[in-house]
Amino acid sequence: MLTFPPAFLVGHLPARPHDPARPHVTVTWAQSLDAKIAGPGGARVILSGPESMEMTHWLRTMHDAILVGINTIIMDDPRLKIQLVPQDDPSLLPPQPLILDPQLRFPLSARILSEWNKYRGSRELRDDRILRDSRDVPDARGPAVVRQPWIVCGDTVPPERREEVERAGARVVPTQLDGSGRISPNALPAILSSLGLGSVMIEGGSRILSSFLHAPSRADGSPLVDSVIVTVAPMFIGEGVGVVPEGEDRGLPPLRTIHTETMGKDAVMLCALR
Ligand SMILES: NC(=O)C1=CN([C@@H]2O[C@H](COP(=O)(O)OP(=O)(O)OC[C@H]3O[C@@H](n4cnc5c(N)ncnc54)[C@H](OP(=O)(O)O)[C@@H]3O)[C@@H](O)[C@H]2O)C=CC1
Ligand SMILES: Nc1nc(O)c(N)c(N[C@@H]2O[C@H](COP(=O)(O)O)[C@@H](O)[C@H]2O)n1
Repeated sequence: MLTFPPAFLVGHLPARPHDPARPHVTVTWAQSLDAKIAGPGGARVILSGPESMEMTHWLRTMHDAILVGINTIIMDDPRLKIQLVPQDDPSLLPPQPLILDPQLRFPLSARILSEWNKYRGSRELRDDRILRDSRDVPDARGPAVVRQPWIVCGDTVPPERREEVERAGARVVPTQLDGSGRISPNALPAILSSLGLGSVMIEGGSRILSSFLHAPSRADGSPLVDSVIVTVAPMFIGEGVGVVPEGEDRGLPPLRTIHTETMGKDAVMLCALR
């Protein structure tokens, strides 16, 4: 177990607090040697060993928000928590989960929502008894042990469906969709700024990685994606889900390697867009 954030992350990612006026965008994933991120039919595969998985949890604490596409919620049912970093350090906060879900297909049975509701319920109990976890102090995003899932959807989603999801405990953030019915990657910085979030770690899946990696530069000419962090596991998956969907591997941006770290069996590469 690492007892400090990996030095290469501390040295190469901007120190917090990040500036919500220009949110830092990190794109990250774990892949096999044959560039797959999941198995046949999208089945989840444990690619990262214990050391690089712990690094991923450190990375989560180093960002204000963590973002996944709706298919990842449906297929993986992730928790997106930080249970692998020391739990007694009040400065290590979990990121705000953000889900890109144009049609608001979010399943109300999602683990990320039931964990939030369970935590919210227990917190109300603890408030009554004036007993708190050392990290259970609200910041602008809410209490800091488990955070409410925030779902970014199209502003065309019927109000009844939005209300249903909010009644179930999530926060719904309606926004304008692009011509393909998606949330435009280039709209994300403004969405983050409006939510007071200064940085985001984008974890996948394949369609989300592809659209952010292919995205045009920001209005100021700088790349939309500031950092790319890839865990490469020494295994082959064969049939499965690629880092980007089939046919979308043209026009990916050139990358500049900043650092490669060996973590247990895995190689972790930190890159920037040239
Ligand atoms: N190894 C790893 O590091 C990781 C692996 N995964 C794997 O990835 C797989 C899921 O990937 P995938 O099926 O591609 O789904 P995604 O998780 O990438 O979700 C894609 C969906 O997100 C919505 N969306 C909103 N905005 C955009 C946008 N700008 N670009 C693209 N999509 C957008 C769309 O929903 P709609 O269709 O409703 O419009 C789209 O279909 C799973 O098998 C999971 O295991 C996931 C994360 C990390
Ligand atoms: N870093 C990393 N290594 C792997 O081997 C993985 N399969 C993933 N997947 C991502 O992590 C999410 C699961 O997170 P929780 O453990 O539930 O917190 C999964 O949905 C993918 O986004 N990542």
